[in-house]
Amino acid sequence: MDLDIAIETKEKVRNPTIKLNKKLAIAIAALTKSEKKPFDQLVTQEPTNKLIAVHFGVGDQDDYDTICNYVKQFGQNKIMIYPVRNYAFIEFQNIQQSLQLTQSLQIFENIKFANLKYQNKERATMFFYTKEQELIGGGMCDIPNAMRQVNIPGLYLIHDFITPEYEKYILDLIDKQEWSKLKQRRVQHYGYEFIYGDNTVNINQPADKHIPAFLEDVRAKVSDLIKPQPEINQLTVNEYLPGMGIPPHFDVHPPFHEKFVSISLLSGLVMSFKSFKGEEYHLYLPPRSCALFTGEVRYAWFHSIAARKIDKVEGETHFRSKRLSLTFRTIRNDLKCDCEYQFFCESQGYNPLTMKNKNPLLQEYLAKLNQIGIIQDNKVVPNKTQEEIQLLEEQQQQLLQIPKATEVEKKYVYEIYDKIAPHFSSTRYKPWPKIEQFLKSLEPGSLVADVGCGNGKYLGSNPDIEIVGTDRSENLLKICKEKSDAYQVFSADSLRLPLKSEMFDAVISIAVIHHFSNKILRQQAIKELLRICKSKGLVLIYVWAMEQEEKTFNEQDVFVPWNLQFKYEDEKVINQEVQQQFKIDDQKKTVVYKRYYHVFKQGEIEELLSEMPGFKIVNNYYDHANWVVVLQKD
Ligand SMILES: O=C(O)CCC(=O)C(=O)O
Ligand SMILES: [Fe+2]
Ligand SMILES: [Zn+2]
Repeated sequence: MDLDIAIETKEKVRNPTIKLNKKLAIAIAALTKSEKKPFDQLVTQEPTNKLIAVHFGVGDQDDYDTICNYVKQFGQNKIMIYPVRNYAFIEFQNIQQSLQLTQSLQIFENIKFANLKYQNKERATMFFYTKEQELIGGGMCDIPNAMRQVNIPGLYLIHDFITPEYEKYILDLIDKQEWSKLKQRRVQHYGYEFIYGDNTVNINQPADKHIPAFLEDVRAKVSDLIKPQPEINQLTVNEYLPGMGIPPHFDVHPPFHEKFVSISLLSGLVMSFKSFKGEEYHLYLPPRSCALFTGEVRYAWFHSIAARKIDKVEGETHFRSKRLSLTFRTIRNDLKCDCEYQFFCESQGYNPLTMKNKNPLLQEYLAKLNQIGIIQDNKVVPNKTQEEIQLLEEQQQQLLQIPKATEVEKKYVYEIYDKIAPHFSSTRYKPWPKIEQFLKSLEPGSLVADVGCGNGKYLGSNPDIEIVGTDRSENLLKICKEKSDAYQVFSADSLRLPLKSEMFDAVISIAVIHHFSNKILRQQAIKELLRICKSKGLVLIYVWAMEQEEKTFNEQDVFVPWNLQFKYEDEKVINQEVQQQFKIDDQKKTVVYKRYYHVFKQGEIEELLSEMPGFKIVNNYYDHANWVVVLQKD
């Protein structure tokens, strides 16, 4: 880290943890209010593939394209950007991509910024979040610029198919009918019951529910439109709230006749179309319009509605509101279809469930949809080599395998330290000289990470260097901040540090690695220390030794009691009003908590390291009942 950046950092970063929490609280409050959903359960410390990005929206004066293009560098993603707000939701395909984005922006606030051009880069802050369905309101990163008119074979858009008065009249009546709830939308079916999953109807079983009489005018009008096809005898009503859509599909051939229509009520929105040749169109369906599907578009094009809240139409932004669609179809008498689009035809070998047909043309079509290749001269030409595809798959696989903390760390390390933080801190005030010596030996202006900084005992050891501390325990972090407002600390998982690679001149890990309960986790934690360290930078690691003068361990995996003095404990625990798995020692006036340790045998840390690449051991020694190694990164 350059000296000038380090100085800048000192100027700007006063209280990042608190600032982050405040921003998060504001973001959550805003989200909860605007989305009418509780968002407080959503945020997580564990990295996920999903991010809430605050100060990263068009409300902060950045435009969609700038934001989308920046995010796109890190991988394919879905992004939901609100028109007037200052936050966005981003969902990547994997954790690595989201981590890389956070790492590019947020070394906790202001330390380092990549080549961001947009205005509020310095304030952008990212939070990981969990739940699956929350991005329903999202859309693809590139919101396509839809047209009011497109040339798709067989598709006709009829404007003002019904009058505003008729629309109003039928809307009230439709809303009073009985709705069925799908996962994403509400629907009504008339004439025949729709069988989702099979995307069909039972042609031998007309439903009791007939198309309502108040829709007879519009049904008759559509029947006229589709002549000589037999009259409309089936209706589906779909309700789309802003942010809802329908995935790409084409309506199965039998049991439906060729022609069908979709009438839009209330809000307009954009419907997308894709052909087997790879053509793609986005058409704005205005309110009260009727889209008529015939021939090629009906039989062989996918149609879909992206799950967005906004559409772009000929350069203008369109905010969606509630839309109802009326899809009128005619059910056939038999399941035969003799269309010329055989490779999409269920009655000609196509299986709509598996989306497979032995016909090679369909394979090409699907290949195109899967974007593994492009179609040239009616053949798929892959746009990635076999090796590239394999590499991608391997990378994906590896990422999925970044190990996670087990119940042991959660219960006997993370929870315990958070619990005993003030008491623990009161007993840990004296820095160990050799560690201070190490920090003092670093060049002025060095940037150092103290991963697992605890109560921040070393954060002030050398005023000429810049130290940032991370810990899992919020309560220990609080203590750091109480000690000095200038301490730069934030909460992080040592197994996946939200820090950019190759950033730090030195990294220290004091009494951390011995808290992981298996070798894979210990190695992963060390991998992370090395990753964030610059080439030629130093990594100092302290782990508790099995060989000690005062204590004898019979085993390497041990639970070490912590006698928490009553004055630090909740009265309810002391009086045993709440159920506890901890022992209460009435004589010593303590509650006994257990901390997990893996104590290292002599030579064990070196052995662990011998299986890992990218550094050499430049020093090792024994200090304060700890085995110590100093690594220099290659
Ligand atoms: O809502 C629409 O306009 C289309 C509905 C649709 O595609 C379907 O139900 O198959
Ligand atoms: Fe459809
Ligand atoms: Zn067919």
